Formats: sequence, C-alpha cells, structure tokens
Amino acid sequence: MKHGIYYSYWEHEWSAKFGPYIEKVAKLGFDVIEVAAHHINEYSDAELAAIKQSAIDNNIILTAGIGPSKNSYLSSPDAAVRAAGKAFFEQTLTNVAKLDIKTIGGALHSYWPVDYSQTVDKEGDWARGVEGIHGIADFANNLGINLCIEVLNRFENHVLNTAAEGVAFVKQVDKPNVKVMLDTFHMNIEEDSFGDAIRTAGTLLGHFHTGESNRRVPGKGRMPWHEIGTALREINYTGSVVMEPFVKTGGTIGSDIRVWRDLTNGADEAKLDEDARHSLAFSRFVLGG
Ligand SMILES: O=C(CO)[C@H](O)[C@H](O)[C@H](O)CO
Ligand SMILES: [Mn+2]
Repeated sequence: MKHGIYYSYWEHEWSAKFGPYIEKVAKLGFDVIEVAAHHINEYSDAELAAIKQSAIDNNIILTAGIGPSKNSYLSSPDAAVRAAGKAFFEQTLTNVAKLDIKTIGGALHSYWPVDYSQTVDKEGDWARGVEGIHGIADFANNLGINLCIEVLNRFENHVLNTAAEGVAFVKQVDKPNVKVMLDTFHMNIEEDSFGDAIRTAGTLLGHFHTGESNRRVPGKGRMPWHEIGTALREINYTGSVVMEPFVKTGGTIGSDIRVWRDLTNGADEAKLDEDARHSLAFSRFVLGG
C-alpha cells in the first residue's frame, strides 16, 4: 500500500501549480502526490516533462483527481456537452499520461459538485454515465490509466452514493481499467458500515481517499480507522491511500468543498506540514503500508 496526499491541502485554487509540491511531499515522507487534473491542459509539454523528472528524482508517484465541469461532462442530457466531455477527457488523459500517471479518480461519469437547483434524473444520468465511461475506457487503457469512479455523498452527487452503487456501476461499464473509488469522508455520511463497504468494493477498489468527518487529516477525529484498516487488509488492497484534507477557507477549493471556517486553527505552512507528517505516520500504522 502506498500513501499519498492531495496537494490541494495547501492551496485555494484547483488551478494552482502542482510541480513545486513534489519535493515537499517527498520530504514529508509520502510515496504519492495527488494532483488536480482540472487545468492540466494548460501546462506546456516542457512543464510536464520537468514535473515528471522531478517525480523520478524524488521517488514520488503521481495520481490525479478531477471534478469535471458542467460545460463538458460525460452524462449530460445534451449531446454536445457529452461530446465536449469526451474531448476534454481525451486531451486530459493524454496530458496525464505524460506524467506517468496510472490513476485518475473522481466523479468522472458526471460533473462536480452537482447543481441541485436543477431537476435530478438519476436513472438517465446513470445510464449516460455508464455509456460515457465505457466510451473513454479503452482510450485510457491504451495510455495505461485506470479510471477510478469516486462514490460521493448525496450533497455532491446523486448517481453513486454507496459502495454497492459504485460496484454496480463499474460492473455495468465492464472494462478492466474502470474501478471503484471510496473516500472515508463520503462513506461516513452514506454507509452503514465502513468495513462492509470496503469489502463490497473488494477487488474492484482502485483508489482510496481518507479524511476525518470534517476533512481534517486522518488521526485528528473520530473515524473508525482500525475498522477501515482491517477491511483494507482483508481485501488485500495494494493501491494508493491518498489523504484528502481540506482545512482552509477561500478560493474555488474552499467554496466547492464548503469550508466556511478555518479548520487549521490558524496554522502556518510549517504547522500544516507537521500535521501532514504526523497523519502519515498514523495512517501507515493503522491502515498498513
Ligand atoms: O472527495 C472529493 C470531493 O468531495 C473528490 O475526491 C475531489 O475533491 C474532487 O474530485 C476534485 O478533485
Ligand atoms: Mn475524495
């Protein structure tokens, strides 16, 4: 099991450059950095080559997270938006592959976060989502990339809220590189049992996000980490466990994640780093790896 952190922990914008964080997370002892792919198409090839080299030099694996935009996503009822979604993914995956990234996770079938001022069509969005992911799966596979479909809580998406729904969706897509992704923050809201949810995902679990119920770093709250670690060991999970803490207010990250109070307790960057390092030690101990 490899342990990582989403660089957005330190940032306010999904557009923030991720290159400089590789050395930082390596120094903190992580194996993996997760980067936001939302704006990767704005990076030049030279920039991507330098980032790839930095990852090699620092012995860091990159994974990617993404929340597709409402203008271009795979399950839209509007065929033009679906086509734009496919084109966006093909360009994004091409650039993601330039960083040797093998895992991209998020609500890839949908857009994020969902706008609930509009009518919800769960059945239609599910069916179009399955078709949309099916339609980009081989493209991703040819680049060596796994598509990890994140199960989110009801306030962020309506299609996949539980591990059982994630498994059903991924089985309908029926492609070897399309997997289920779970996140303890969302599971805490939707699942009856953390252990059962992880066992339900089983061998289909492709990526795993961690965070406390208020999205502080693992170890600062009341998540049942022992139960989670036991279940991950039971299913012989060998993928990445990426902590996804969101503790800062402000910017697009603060508003998309609904961080309306300072969860850092006024921490400066050095203190945020220290919290991440402690949480990594805690995560390795309780989850394995
Ligand atoms: O858990 C999440 C949102 O609540 C997601 O992992 C990411 O934040 C999202 O896909 C954007 O990268
Ligand atoms: Mn997540």
